Amino acid sequence: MSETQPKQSQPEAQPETQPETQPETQPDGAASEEAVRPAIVGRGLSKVYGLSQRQAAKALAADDPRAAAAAAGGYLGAHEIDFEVATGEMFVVMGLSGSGKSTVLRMINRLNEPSAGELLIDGEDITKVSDQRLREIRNNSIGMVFQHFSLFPHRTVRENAAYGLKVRGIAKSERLEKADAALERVGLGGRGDQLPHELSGGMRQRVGLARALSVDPPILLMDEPFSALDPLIRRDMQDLLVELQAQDQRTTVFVTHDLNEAMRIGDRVMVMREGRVVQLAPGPEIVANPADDYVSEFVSDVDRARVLSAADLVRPARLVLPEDISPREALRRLGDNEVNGAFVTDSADKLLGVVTDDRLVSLTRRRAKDVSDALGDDYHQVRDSDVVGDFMHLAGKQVVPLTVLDDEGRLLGVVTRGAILSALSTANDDTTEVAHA
Ligand SMILES: Nc1ncnc2c1ncn2[C@@H]1O[C@H](COP(=O)(O)OP(=O)(O)OP(=O)(O)O)[C@@H](O)[C@H]1O
Repeated sequence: MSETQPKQSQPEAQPETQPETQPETQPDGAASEEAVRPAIVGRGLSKVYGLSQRQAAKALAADDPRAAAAAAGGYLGAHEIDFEVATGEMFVVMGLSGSGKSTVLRMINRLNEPSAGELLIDGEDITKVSDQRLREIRNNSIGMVFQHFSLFPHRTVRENAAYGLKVRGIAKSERLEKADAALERVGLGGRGDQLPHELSGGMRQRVGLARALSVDPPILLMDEPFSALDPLIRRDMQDLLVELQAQDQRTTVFVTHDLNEAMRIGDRVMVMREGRVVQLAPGPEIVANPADDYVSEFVSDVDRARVLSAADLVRPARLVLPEDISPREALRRLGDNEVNGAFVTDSADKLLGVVTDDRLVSLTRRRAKDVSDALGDDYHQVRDSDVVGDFMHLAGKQVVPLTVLDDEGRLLGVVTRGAILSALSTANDDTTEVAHA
């Protein structure tokens, strides 16, 4: 984040009582907007445990499928789940224990046979493929990481990391080479000869991750992989995953019951309750607009200051002027808009600076042709991707709104102190920090 020193003359503060607009989000928050076909599509997916396919179909056709499944001695684990995962997206499935997260995840590679619905991997409905084809898809397209990595205790870290390649029939030298490369990526380079018991819990999880990465599958399924780790190690692992994902952009479905974790790593989050989807949206949108009380309950534990970014709070600047406007005309527009300062941008919306009425007045006296002689840089600026926690201290110290730029330096708008306070209001003690900063 870059910032400049605030001085006296600044564009007039936006009134902080303006109605808050909803945060604008990227279309679906997916990593790749160009993806023509989603990597994974679930349509009308349902799972009834403990019943035959025929009994399950009957229960699902009933008015109350949950009750019907229970009456027949089964259990409705997931009901009519629809979702699409874009190629390269980190898609998180979140919910309380028993909400059906793993049920959905395991239907993606048919470890759980769906009772109804379609599951397309790269356009191919895997609920309809032969066992032989299913094996091929599992081997070539889908990797899986579990909460307990179940490493082989008597095999070295390297052999454990190479295991997925071994079962795929890759020659030994190649698989050990790939395993070493994967271990390097997860920060375990040089530990290949050790045995699992010589590693800490966090390191063992890294071996599990290396095992999945060594195969380099286009799709990775992760079932609460970090849940058994203590908070600091867990955070490290999340950071590692985010870093790897930035490099690989691998289509990943990640199950967690922790919304903070979901926010930290996910492009979008699918919130589940009692086998159904209650909300599917980018994390910040869920925090800003929880779909119901159940989601609100999760959201209340979230550190909003670390989740919401300037882009989520930005509103249009009151007055933006082109650079080639005359000082006289600029003054007229300031008057019309009842402000004493304005942003000046070039034809590509790049922010050049701010002009204020007193500087413009002195320019008109000097008969200057355009406003460029009056430009000042006396404003605080933040990047659209900066999280609120990193800039809220600036908002607390001044009355003018913060200027929000994208990474090309284009002016997106402003974030007011009021917007920050309201975004954090139902959250945590950070609110008090802004108010008193
Ligand atoms: N093999 C099974 N037979 C019967 N019921 C099952 C089976 N597997 C899961 N269930 C039930 O289906 C429901 C959803 O389970 P699932 O494991 O998908 O939930 P989850 O959200 O992943 O929970 P957790 O975080 O505890 O793993 C639970 O009530 C669970 O008891």
